[in-house]
Formats: sequence, C-alpha cells, structure tokens
Amino acid sequence: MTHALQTRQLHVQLAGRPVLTGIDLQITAGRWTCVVGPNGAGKSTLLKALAGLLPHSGQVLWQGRALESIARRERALQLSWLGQGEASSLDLRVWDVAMLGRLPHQGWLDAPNDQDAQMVEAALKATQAWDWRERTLGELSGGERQRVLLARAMAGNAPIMLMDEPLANLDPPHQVDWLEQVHCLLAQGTTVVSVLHEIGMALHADEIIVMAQGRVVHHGAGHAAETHTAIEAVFDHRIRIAALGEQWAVLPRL
Ligand SMILES: Nc1ncnc2c1ncn2[C@@H]1O[C@H](COP(=O)(O)OP(=O)(O)OP(=O)(O)O)[C@@H](O)[C@H]1O
Repeated sequence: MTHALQTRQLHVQLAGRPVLTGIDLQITAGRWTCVVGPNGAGKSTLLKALAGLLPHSGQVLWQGRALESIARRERALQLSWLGQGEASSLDLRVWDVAMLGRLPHQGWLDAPNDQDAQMVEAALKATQAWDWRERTLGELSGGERQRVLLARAMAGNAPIMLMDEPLANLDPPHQVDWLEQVHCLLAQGTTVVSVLHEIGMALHADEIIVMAQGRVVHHGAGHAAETHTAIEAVFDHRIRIAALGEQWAVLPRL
C-alpha cells in the first residue's frame, strides 16, 4: 500500500506550548481521510504540518520522501491547500483567484496558457462558480467565496489535496456537491485529506483520524463501529451516531 503522507513522531509547539505530541500517521494514497475532533484538538495544526507550513520536530514524508528534500516548486505541484478563512485579496476577480491555483505550473513571468485556462474553467464550473468569474471576491457571500477557493485548489490538479473545514459557510446542497467533488477527485486518483466538523459528512470518508488534545486517539475506517465509538467518546458522548439505511445520522444526546 502506498502512503501519500506519513509522519513519524511529529511534534509541534506554538508560542512555546506543545500542540501536537508524538504523531505517527500513515495516510493512504488515492483515498479520502478525514480528521475530526473537538475545538483545539490540533486538527488544523496537523494539516498545516502535513503541508509543510509549520516548523516541527520528527518527520513528515510525502510519498516516502522527507519533506525537507522536496524543493518548494515541486511541493506546490504535489500538494494543493485550501486553508481555513483564508485572507485572499477581496479586490481580485474570481477568474484570477482560481488562476492562482495554476501558478506552480507556470514559468516565471509566463502568461497562463490554454491548458491553464481550461483547468480554471473546469474547476469554476465544478464548484458552480463560473457565472461569477468577472466579479471580485469581495462581491461574493462567504459560501460563494469558499467555492471559488475550492476551485483554486482544484485547478492546481495536484495529486494530494488538503482542505481545512471546506464546508464552512456552505449550505446543505453545496455540501453534498462538495462530497461529489471529492468523489471525482478520488476517481482521478487524488489523495484527499480534510478537517471537518460536520461529522455526518466525515463518516463518508474512507478513513477517519480522531484527535484530542494534540494526539491521534483513533485511526480507522469511516464505516467501522470502533471509529464511531471513538468519535462519540472524543465528543464526551454528547452526540450519538445512529445507522440510517446505508448512511449514519449524528444526533445530539439530550
Ligand atoms: N498561532 C498559535 N499560537 C499559539 N497557539 C496556537 C496557535 N494556533 C493554534 N494554537 C493552539 O493550538 C491548539 C490547536 O489548535 P488548532 O487550530 O490546531 O485546533 P483545531 O483542532 O483545528 O480546532 P478548531 O476545531 O477549533 O478549528 C489550540 O489550543 C490553539 O489554541
């Protein structure tokens, strides 16, 4: 089995405080892995460390290679990133924002070519953001902006895609669209890792990493009963995961 991403004894400190402690992970290539856990558990920090965006101790490996040995440009081609609440310039046109996703494919000072334009068009259409291509980001709602940023990440066409709370601000139909976009990415062989608070959506993932207090407390299949038990426990049994046909419902335990 190929591992798209691995960590060995990963530790991260922020402002002198340990935030991730001794994380050993193996993330399977071509599958969707979802990271869940309570606020402050370290999910975003883990995603950033996997992306090489944070100083850390221990090892992060991409396709078996130590992150330090991979040049910046190659990293940008290998991995796309959709961050949480990104401060993109609100004056930029939607088209230009999505085109930023093509930067790693372009030479220094080169204008975008036809292939770049085709990829951007396909990504904006996939997230139903095409009609806004001439508008600026500042003229869009939070959920609409999120769909443009998702298009930017998809336009990069990287084999690994990391997304931190991609469903934030999306209404239910667009959350379902996102799930379908993930399935399209998986069909192309992309490895997807996402942090989600929407547990009902997360349960559709192939694998789930359950975190608490800077540690991984469980890593298992999204459909496995042990995974559901671990999720309920990490949320202090305030939620219950119940089977509903071939899916699951996440219910508040009142
Ligand atoms: N820049 C920072 N400096 C210091 N501490 C930080 C910083 N960023 C995050 N932390 C702390 O690190 C811990 C983990 O934060 P992180 O954002 O990874 O959690 P999370 O699981 O993604 O939370 P949430 O679900 O609320 O988004 C928290 O206790 C947080 O307060």
